[in-house]
Amino acid sequence: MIQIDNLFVKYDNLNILEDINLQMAEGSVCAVIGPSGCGKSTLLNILAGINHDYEGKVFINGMKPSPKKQTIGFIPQNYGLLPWLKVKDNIMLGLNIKHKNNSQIPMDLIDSLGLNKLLNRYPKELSGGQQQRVSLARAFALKADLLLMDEPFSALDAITREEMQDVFINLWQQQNVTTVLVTHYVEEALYLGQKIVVMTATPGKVYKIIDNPLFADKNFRDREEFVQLSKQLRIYLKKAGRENEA
Ligand SMILES: Nc1ncnc2c1ncn2[C@@H]1O[C@H](COP(=O)(O)OP(=O)(O)OP(=O)(O)O)[C@@H](O)[C@H]1O
Repeated sequence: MIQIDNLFVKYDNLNILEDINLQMAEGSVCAVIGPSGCGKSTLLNILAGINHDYEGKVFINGMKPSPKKQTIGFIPQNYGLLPWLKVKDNIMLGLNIKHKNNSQIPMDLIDSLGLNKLLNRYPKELSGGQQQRVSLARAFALKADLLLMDEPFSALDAITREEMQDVFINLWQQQNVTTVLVTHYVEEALYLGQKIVVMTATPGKVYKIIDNPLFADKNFRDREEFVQLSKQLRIYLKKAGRENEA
């Protein structure tokens, strides 16, 4: 469970995040959507235990975020693969750190992601979708307490992005890892967010929280609620973007 109470973050004496209050149940997925610069990545960095410079309470399963005490998977926008490591070593990176080089290569996961034939390649020899699969393999191999994803699919073309969203949902359904996903796409939030958090422009505050009935439904675009919820979310985003205008 993630519990955030009265979180404030400042950079150079300016409020970046203001009074964020959020609860996330264990094994849920929360999509965070909001204007550029509203502090979404800052929020992920706090949850990752990288940024400790904040006021308020942030707890992951009752403990302050710390990569030493919790297993936290992070998938950044550019996939975060190390260019000098082969695919298999990139996949093993987090596991080797967690288990001190004492881990088996997760062949089931590699099979399910179709990576078997790519294990000896370097990242630059892969397409964007393949790199994203490696990045997902690395994160899910960890069986993390918390998975953080910062616009993970935004660099992919529309069709590959949709494929990768399905891949993510399949993996999540197997592991139920608690996930916070930052996205700019309304459709992605409606497919991948069990809860959708809409943030205001800087300083970022929580504008609305939506419990999303379309979550993880592969036919979500065909459902009656889809058009209505897309419209509603776009209206919220426009209003939230204007919230802190002078
Ligand atoms: N280390 C830092 N020092 C000073 N200001 C910072 C620092 N990191 C981020 N900021 C500022 O904090 C604000 C929030 O940045 P952040 O990257 O969290 O926003 P974001 O919502 O993720 O943006 P985007 O959607 O464009 O990725 C921005 O105005 C940014 O310029």
